[in-house]
Amino acid sequence: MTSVLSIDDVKKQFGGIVAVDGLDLEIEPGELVGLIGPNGAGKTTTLNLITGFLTPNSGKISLNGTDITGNSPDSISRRGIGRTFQITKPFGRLTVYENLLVPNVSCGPTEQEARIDRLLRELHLEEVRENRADELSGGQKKLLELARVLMLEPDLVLLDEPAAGVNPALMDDIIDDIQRINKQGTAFLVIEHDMSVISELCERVVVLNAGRNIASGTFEEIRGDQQVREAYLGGT
Ligand SMILES: Nc1ncnc2c1ncn2[C@@H]1O[C@H](COP(=O)(O)OP(=O)(O)OP(=O)(O)O)[C@@H](O)[C@H]1O
Repeated sequence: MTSVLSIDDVKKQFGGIVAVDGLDLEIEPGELVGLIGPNGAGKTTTLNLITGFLTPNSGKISLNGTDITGNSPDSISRRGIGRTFQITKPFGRLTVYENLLVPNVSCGPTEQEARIDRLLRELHLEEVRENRADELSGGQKKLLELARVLMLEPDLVLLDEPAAGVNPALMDDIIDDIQRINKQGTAFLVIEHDMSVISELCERVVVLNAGRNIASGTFEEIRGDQQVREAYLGGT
């Protein structure tokens, strides 16, 4: 099976700082993978490399077997990688519905409306369809951002700290929503500092330290790994 994402020996330096140092990472179609590691491990840089906001110094990044290294963010998004941000950035003065008209979908208007209706229903945003986005709670803004990304029907969604700024009660619903969408076939790579969210949400967890992949497995497996305990999870 061709991996949805394949990162092969990727390196990224900022002057003398090596942020990503020979990273290897594979994500299979439909997987739900967590990406964890201490501050400065290279997680955000990895997301920026995957989405084309940064270009690696060396190595290769492939999407569904096609080399996308150095492609523009716009082309990578059109090819099937969506991304949400730690700090959500909806168009605050537009309604929830209008925000979902913004993504440049390749389908016609009937299918566009059908996707909007389905996503508003699946992500519990129907009631706030006509509300301005800046009136939403932190968790609802995260759901709107996820809906906006899903409008393009990506093969892989990168989530940057989905739990940050979200009421823990709503987080359980968001975990259910992500898992349900994942079961429909969309792969996810999730950066998250909250280990309870990672352990509940992800079937596989990859640990970065100093720009390298030091472990991969279920949360229970990586929690028992001596190298991981020393680098990151010693206190949990
Ligand atoms: N634009 C940049 N210019 C210079 N150094 C950078 C830049 N972006 C990241 N770095 C450095 O690269 C390293 C990795 O940073 P990165 O933000 O990817 O880590 P992270 O794992 O996402 O950390 P955190 O969990 O704190 O968000 C750090 O040493 C950081 O200071």
